[in-house]
Amino acid sequence: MSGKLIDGKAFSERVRARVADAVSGMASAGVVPGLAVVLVGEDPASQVYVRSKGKRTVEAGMRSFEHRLPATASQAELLAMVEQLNADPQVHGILVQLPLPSQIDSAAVIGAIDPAKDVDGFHPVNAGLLATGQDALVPCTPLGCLLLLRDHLGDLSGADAVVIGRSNIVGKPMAQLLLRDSCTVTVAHSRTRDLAATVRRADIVIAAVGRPEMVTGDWVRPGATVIDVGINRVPNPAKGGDSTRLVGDCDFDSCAAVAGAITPVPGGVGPMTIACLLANTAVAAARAHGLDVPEDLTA
Ligand SMILES: Nc1nc2c(c(=O)[nH]1)N[C@@H](CN(C=O)c1ccc(C(=O)N[C@@H](CCC(=O)O)C(=O)O)cc1)CN2
Repeated sequence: MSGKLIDGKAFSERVRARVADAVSGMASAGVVPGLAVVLVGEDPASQVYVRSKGKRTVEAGMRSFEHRLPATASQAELLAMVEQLNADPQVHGILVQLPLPSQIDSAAVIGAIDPAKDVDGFHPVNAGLLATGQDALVPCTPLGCLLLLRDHLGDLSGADAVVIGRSNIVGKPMAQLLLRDSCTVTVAHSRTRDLAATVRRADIVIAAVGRPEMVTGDWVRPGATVIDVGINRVPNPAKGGDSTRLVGDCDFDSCAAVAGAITPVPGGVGPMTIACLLANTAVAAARAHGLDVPEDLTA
């Protein structure tokens, strides 16, 4: 590869160390941040992520509360659990692991979380605060991408950024964050005409479209910075049987040959998502108790 590898795993360790510092600083005020994670059902990937969140929360010196509901749980049961967590003073952050089973309306559940405890940053109040340039809890994956970009490029102002994907969880908040850092932002998606030509104009490419290896090297402007948000499990014929491997939304080898820098999958954006979740929990706890919000943990 000719492009530089952006090591999200190493950077996420530094972010988690900063969170742990901030958390130990809060102890003198008698504050221990607490994160509650709710898992509905038994999706294997979600179980792995929830376990990892609990482990990292405790490592950072915070309290971890894990709640599980069966895959058959009703929306009313989940809403009752959210209400209970909203009222719990030991809980500063609430995260309901997505995706939820089909009988549950995700938007209704997200909308029931107290915005001050919404460490996913998905509540419409936080989305609105972000869009209007006010202090918000910012979705963890786009926040992680922004921190990686700033660390790699420094000042982003004036850069042409293309975000591929318009989800509420990644694409839209990512575009808002890049705008806030004075980038010129294009949000592209599956219906964008000549997507390759649009991407080729970009200094910064954020691929968050959920299609394995869709972005190829001929789409990338030489020297561009490529952030691959995709986490797709695909068959691995090289190993045979039922074996699988993880790939991003970018075809790594061809993109890396052209890009100035690129995140790998795994080991790029994924680990930053959990590090930023811990950062948001520390920020939510500081705000709840009127403590100084650690500046290096916010966007
Ligand atoms: N409520 C939420 N649900 C989901 C979110 C979210 O931010 N909030 N994001 C994803 C899943 N996710 C966290 O929940 C997540 C995904 C991936 C990783 C990660 O570290 N991935 C590793 C690879 C792991 C593997 O081997 O499978 C990597 O990329 O290096 C962390 C968190 C959907 N749900």
